[in-house]
Amino acid sequence: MKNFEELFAELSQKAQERPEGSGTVKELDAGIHTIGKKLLEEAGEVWIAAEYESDEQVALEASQLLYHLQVMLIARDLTLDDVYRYL
Ligand SMILES: N=c1c2ncn([C@@H]3O[C@H](COP(=O)(O)OP(=O)(O)OP(=O)(O)O)[C@@H](O)[C@H]3O)c2ncn1[C@@H]1O[C@H](COP(=O)(O)O)[C@@H](O)[C@H]1O
Repeated sequence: MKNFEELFAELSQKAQERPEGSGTVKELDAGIHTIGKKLLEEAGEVWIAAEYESDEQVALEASQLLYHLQVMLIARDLTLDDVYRYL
């Protein structure tokens, strides 16, 4: 199991090292527009899961939303501290 900050560190490393077969590298290469669509799709899935599905499904969809949000931040060269300063 990993936490939010550990995932961000892992994804940042993938963005730098660009290992073969990484979905993160593929998504970064697809660009902001594609990442944005994925982000919205996952946000919708969290909403639908929260209305109609199990706690486990809500947690799963939330994890995917957080993942795509992190990919978007990395695509814009932002760090978690850039976000935390507004919390
Ligand atoms: N946590 C995630 C994660 N959450 C979501 N996703 C991606 O988001 C997709 C989930 O979206 P959907 O449910 O819509 O599934 P799908 O319809 O098959 O999505 P598409 O691939 O077709 O877009 C998955 O297929 C993954 O591509 C993730 N991809 C990677 N990670 C983690 O990120 C790290 C780096 O991964 P790689 O870059 O692939 O090595 C690893 O620790 C992974 O566990």
